[in-house]
Amino acid sequence: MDLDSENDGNLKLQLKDLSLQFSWPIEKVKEVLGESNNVDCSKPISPGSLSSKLQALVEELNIPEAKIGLASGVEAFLWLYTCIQGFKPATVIFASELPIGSGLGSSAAYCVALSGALLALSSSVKVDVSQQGWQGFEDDELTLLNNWAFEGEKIIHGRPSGIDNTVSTYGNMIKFKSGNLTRITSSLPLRMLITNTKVGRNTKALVAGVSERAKRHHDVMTSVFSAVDSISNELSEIIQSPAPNDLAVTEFEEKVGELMEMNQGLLQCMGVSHASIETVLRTTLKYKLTSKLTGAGGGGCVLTLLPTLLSANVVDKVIAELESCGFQCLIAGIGGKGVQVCFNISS
Ligand SMILES: Nc1ncnc2c1ncn2[C@@H]1O[C@H](COP(=O)(O)OP(=O)(O)O)[C@@H](O)[C@H]1O
Ligand SMILES: C[C@@](O)(CCOP(=O)(O)O)CC(=O)O
Ligand SMILES: [Mg+2]
Repeated sequence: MDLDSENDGNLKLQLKDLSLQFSWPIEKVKEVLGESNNVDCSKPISPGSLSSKLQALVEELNIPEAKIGLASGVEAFLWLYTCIQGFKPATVIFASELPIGSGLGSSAAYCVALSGALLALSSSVKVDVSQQGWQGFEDDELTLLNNWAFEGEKIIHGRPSGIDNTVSTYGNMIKFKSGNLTRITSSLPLRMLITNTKVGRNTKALVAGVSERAKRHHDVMTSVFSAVDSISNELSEIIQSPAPNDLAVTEFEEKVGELMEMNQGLLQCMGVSHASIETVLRTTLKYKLTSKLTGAGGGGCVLTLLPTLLSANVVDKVIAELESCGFQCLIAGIGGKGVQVCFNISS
């Protein structure tokens, strides 16, 4: 992402991955959202009564119907930009390596990257603009950044839990319950195959569907959510237990796989699986591998645990079979860095 101030009185947003560019005269944005001028960037807030005004600014852009899912992301940008930077003309260029709308948290990465870059150019954080290379944020700055990113996610998702933006902000693994986060590290590296079914889905609609089902079947869904909670607690204990010796690695991975299998069953109960996800589950099971959907489900990506001792030959075979179904595969390690900022990237 790149910010500059050389321009003609406009606020411009360039979405490189989608080859789209939007532009608003900054005076017009100020006129419409004027009240938020007084917003203090050290106190993240939601648009509240300004929501409809934000929507109007985005509706005027006439985003093509096929890309209308982007509208809420553009609203999130306008909100974060005006609250953190005020009403200065600028050009903001956004690019990402994540597939969009596939359950890998691209919306959270978008909100975290925007909040990070916007805050880095504000007086609220102490990063050094003259320093070369990537730099991190202090703990209280990360809290602020994460809270702003959560505001962006709310505009995109409706009622997100906050887990995606929290993981994007802090990196590695997070145990997250009702907004309380515990950073955890695994005693063993975990390797996953990510299969993108390429079936489009909408996080907001899927999450709303789970809430509706919970209203219709309150007691059943309460039990389902409680079982998911127990799975998360057990997983967190297992992955933090002392590093197993070589013999126990298989046992460790079998436990993780079994928890993934049970979690997938419960997600199916919630109504967020999909025929394409079931195809991935059946295909990987032929190779005795366990998979579960990720993100909000409904299509998107599926995770498959790749045990340490699994031969490269089997990995190649399972990937070939999944790709023959039209899916796209990539191998990922679990855990990575959180948000960082760099002032000298050339785009
Ligand atoms: N590279 C990007 N460029 C523009 N908008 C993006 C990008 N990545 C994510 N977004 C925003 O996030 C939305 C997708 O979020 P969501 O439906 O939650 O799927 P996921 O988070 O699983 O990828 C997009 O519609 C868009 O608003
Ligand atoms: C399903 C959920 O846990 C994450 C949604 O992630 P994604 O947007 O599908 O990548 C919803 C949430 O926690 O808000
Ligand atoms: Mg998302």
